[in-house]
Amino acid sequence: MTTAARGAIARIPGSKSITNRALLLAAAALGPSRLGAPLVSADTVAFRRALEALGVRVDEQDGDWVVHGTGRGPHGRARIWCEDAGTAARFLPVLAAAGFGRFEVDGTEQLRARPLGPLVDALVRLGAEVTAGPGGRLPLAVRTTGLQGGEIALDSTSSSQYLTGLLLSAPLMRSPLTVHAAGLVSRPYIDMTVALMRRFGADVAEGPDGRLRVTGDYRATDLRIEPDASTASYVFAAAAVTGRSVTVPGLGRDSLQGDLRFVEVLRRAGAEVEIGEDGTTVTGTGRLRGGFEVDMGDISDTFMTLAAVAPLADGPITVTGIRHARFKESDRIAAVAGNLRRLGVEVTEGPDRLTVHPGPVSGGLVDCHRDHRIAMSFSVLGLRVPGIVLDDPSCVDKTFPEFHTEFARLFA
Ligand SMILES: O=C(O)C1=C[C@@H](OP(=O)(O)O)[C@@H](O)[C@H](O)C1
Ligand SMILES: C=C(OP(=O)(O)O)C(=O)O
Repeated sequence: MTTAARGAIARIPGSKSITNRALLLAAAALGPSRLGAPLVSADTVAFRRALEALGVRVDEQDGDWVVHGTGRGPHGRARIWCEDAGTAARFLPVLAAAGFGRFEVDGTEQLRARPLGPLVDALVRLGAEVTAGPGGRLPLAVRTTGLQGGEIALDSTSSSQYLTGLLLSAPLMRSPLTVHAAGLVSRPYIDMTVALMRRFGADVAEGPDGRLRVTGDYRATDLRIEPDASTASYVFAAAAVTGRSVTVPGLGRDSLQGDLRFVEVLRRAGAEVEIGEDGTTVTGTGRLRGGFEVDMGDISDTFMTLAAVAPLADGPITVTGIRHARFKESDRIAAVAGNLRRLGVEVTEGPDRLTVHPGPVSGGLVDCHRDHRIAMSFSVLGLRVPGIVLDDPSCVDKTFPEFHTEFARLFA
């Protein structure tokens, strides 16, 4: 790698977002695709099992996953269990509806509470019969003879995942799909979707008005999966607040993941950052510079990483543009603010923002809300504040089952 590895080398597992996109793309292509170094965690195992329930064979070979794609949507009847995975609940109903038969889609109470209405509306307009649970959410019953394609508008203000779901399965529809996504949040995830669709042989053209038009078909493709940039945010922030140096190999300037831009926020807070061709290193000073406002709307999975350590800074830190973070595993603005206040920190909250004020932090119990990112973010604060205890440490299994072991190895 070109970035000089200084200090510790972190072992960060594969990207959840790339693993689950690649699983679907490989399933929709005809023939075997080998996915190298996939993430193995609750979200990706649920996604894989759901594809298997839809008739796609997935084999394991030396830690890689070989997906035997069918080149079409599923046929028959199946029940898909999405567990807690937003990506499964937003991507798989479209794949199912692009097939032929009857499919049920469900998940945990946590997932049932998350919005899905814009996707359900889109599937109905594309020709599927869909019965949804209360508020247009899970559970779904889908009855279908395939999806038409054509041109549709999509409310994308609460999540970008509906758009990704529609784009990924568009090559299986009868005619080319054009989507006009209104109020799109989390744009870097759409860039990731488009890049991966192109890797698998389809094309996506963006019109001057932002409309996305999908053409072409998928072909089986081998893909090596990058380490997860959102997961890497915890070790980068930990380096910043402990004055250590941490390198994540395999996450470099060509990364498909917008969340790598979190390191730019750490740079603003005073850390030294090197993004190389094939790795990124953050070197901290042990102090955080505050007194700034930052829009983290494009990288909202990482705002809690910053907010949890923000009381250690020398001035207030305001994060804006994160209204959609209220619709994730928890209402993340409320969850971060509530936990920080319980530890004695002053926090002001708006509908789409929060400000964390500097000051002493006491130990105490953190309510994880069964949200992996709350657990991992407050673990970073715990490196500097004794007595921080998580009420539910195992919720990290959603994306990083080995988190506590790896974190202890790096920072003990
Ligand atoms: O497409 C994806 O893989 C994701 C998109 C983002 O969700 P929203 O588009 O709902 O913000 C992100 O928070 C999530 O962890 C993964
Ligand atoms: C929001 C997240 O997950 P998802 O929407 O994929 O469930 C996340 O991992 O932070």
